[in-house]
Amino acid sequence: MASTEATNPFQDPSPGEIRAQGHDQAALAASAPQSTSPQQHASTTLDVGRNASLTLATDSLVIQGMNGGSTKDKEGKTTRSIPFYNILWAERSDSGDITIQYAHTVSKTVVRPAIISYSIDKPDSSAIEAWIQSLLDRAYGTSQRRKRIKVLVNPFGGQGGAVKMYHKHIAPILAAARCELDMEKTMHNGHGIEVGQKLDIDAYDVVACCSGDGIPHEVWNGLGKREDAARALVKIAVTQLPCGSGNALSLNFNGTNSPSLAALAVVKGLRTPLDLVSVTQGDKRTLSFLSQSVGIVAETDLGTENLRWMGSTRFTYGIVTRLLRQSVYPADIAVKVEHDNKAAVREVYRTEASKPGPHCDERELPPVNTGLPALRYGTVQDPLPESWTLVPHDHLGNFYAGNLAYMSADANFFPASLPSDGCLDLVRIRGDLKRTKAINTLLAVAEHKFFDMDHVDYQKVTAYRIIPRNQKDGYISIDGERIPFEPFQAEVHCGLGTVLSKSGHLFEAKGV
Ligand SMILES: Nc1ncnc2c1ncn2[C@@H]1O[C@H](COP(=O)(O)OP(=O)(O)OP(=O)(O)O)[C@@H](O)[C@H]1O
Repeated sequence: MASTEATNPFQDPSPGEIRAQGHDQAALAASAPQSTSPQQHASTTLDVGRNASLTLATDSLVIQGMNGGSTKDKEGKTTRSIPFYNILWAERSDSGDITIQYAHTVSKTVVRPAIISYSIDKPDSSAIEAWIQSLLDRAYGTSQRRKRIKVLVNPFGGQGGAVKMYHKHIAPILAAARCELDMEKTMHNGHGIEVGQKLDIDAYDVVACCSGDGIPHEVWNGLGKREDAARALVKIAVTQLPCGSGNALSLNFNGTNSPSLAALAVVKGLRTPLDLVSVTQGDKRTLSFLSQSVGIVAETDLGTENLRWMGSTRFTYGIVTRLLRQSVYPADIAVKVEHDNKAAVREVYRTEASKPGPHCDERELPPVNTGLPALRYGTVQDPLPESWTLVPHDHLGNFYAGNLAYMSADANFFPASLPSDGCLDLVRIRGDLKRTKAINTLLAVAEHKFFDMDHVDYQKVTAYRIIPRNQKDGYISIDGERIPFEPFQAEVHCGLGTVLSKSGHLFEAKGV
């Protein structure tokens, strides 16, 4: 085996090496404890076995003297390193051995739990315990250890492989990190609502959905139906372990579509407030976490079920055919705008993005008897709020309000969005654009040029009402679910819900 000479085995691998292993060290740095705990005074190097040592370097655990290491130093000792982000657990066994479990990178998209174990020659209990605590401090930062997770698996999510994915790729990572798991399969449509409604919120920290975006939508709506809704929505973090056809929640917060990498992100995730949106239609109030769309996106998403056999090409095919047809979806729209131009929107994004991640979730737990917040602008059935004006949009092609950045893997539609700025990002585009311009607009999303296009209207808003006109029927999508083709109103509740994220305050998407 070819080996390179390591200059100093206790120095961290270069950033390139860490990236090659597919981990987000920036996230860990952001979550590292700021204060110096007593354990941090413990020695950073632990001698284990004969001629072997474990050292806590800046970003990783450096193991020297272990067979199979990737590099050799001048004395011929092998060394390797494991990023702290990948460390899942460490403890001493009854026999005195030290055991470290970590997520081993198998490929760019797969990590699997692995174990290293050493016997200690001269066990000095307190020093070893302190070293283990120090390793776990670095591995978890301010992220909660041993999260208590209600896992919901939708056996019919995506291509129907969620149960297998859970057992093969997800559960082993969560278990190795000593999370407490309570798994349940969803048995019918709406089961996630029931789980959210009945959940013992003191017994769990997280609901993790092995599904698409449909189950998280249901769980948030279930939590929202409770008498203690406000408390439940803050107390319980809702996360996604991507097993569906649409996995936006995981893409935005775990930064991945891969079930095992997402499991690792959940293990290390930081509690993060997320804005939720009340949508009223008729006398119904629904919570939305992802998006609301009317026009081309809604129709493409919901009106192409007959093309499911195409897989993800279905969306591209559906949208291109409609762009070529120059479809318009007339509507009257009233908007409560907070930032009406792109320069202001960009400024809001950059101000937040330049801040360090928060040390912890700073919200107070609402009292037990607090339900959902009152609606500041009433419902769609109330008279239009005084300061609002309904504006006819006769040539509307796309009305798209986003609460997260990625809508799907290649579609960072709302690059300026922030998890808890109290705003929805609202995009409006005419439907009668020249065909080449329309296609270029679509391509611009994947190329990250969409936001700056002149004909893309992009604002930050806190509420709106939309009334479709001159169409017998059509599609309205709330988080990818179809609702009746009737007027609706939406308003944002700042930081009402909770997720787990890598940074504590941003999406894992390129911003503006
Ligand atoms: N056992 C079940 N039988 C039928 N439907 C179910 C079952 N469990 C969950 N569902 C429903 O499946 C729907 C889709 O779920 P999910 O988001 O997990 O998958 P998806 O593949 O991304 O979905 P889709 O592409 O159909 O939106 C949800 O509306 C949910 O209520």
